[in-house]
Amino acid sequence: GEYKLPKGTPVVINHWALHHDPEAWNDVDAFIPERFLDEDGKLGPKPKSYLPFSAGTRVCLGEFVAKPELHLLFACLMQRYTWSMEDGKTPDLAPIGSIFAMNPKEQDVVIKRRF
Ligand code: HEM
Repeated sequence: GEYKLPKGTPVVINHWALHHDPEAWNDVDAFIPERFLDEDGKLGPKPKSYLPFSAGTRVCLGEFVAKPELHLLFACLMQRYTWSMEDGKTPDLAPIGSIFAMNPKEQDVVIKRRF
């Protein structure tokens, strides 16, 4: 490749940069889940600039636990409750950074039981 690193150099993937690359993503901060679908509405090929579980020898070992868990959890939460912001507010997606992970700011969400 283009870069020469001394043996033993720790290398980490900057996942935030990868997932915010304006050359790879349109309107990157907008919530557009359809961006992952193909013309037939089916799950499209994995975008190149998308590695939420990393890659290579240190790839996440929990990907196949986490994905079905999240699928079930979100399905249950969406089935039982409606989720919205207080009147006139939009979610603030600007992250609070830290060395390891980024979190959303605390904000009020209105959660109502569907039944
Ligand atoms: C949405 C949930 C999760 C995400 C987005 C995620 C993401 C990641 C990422 C990006 C890494 C690589 C970190 C690095 O750069 O070194 C990683 C590593 C790892 N993850 Fe996850 N993870 C998730 C859930 C889980 C779960 C549920 C487990 C265990 C059941 C798990 C086990 C691991 C382990 C053991 C590693 C270290 C692999 C290694 O360094 O050899 N993860 N994860």
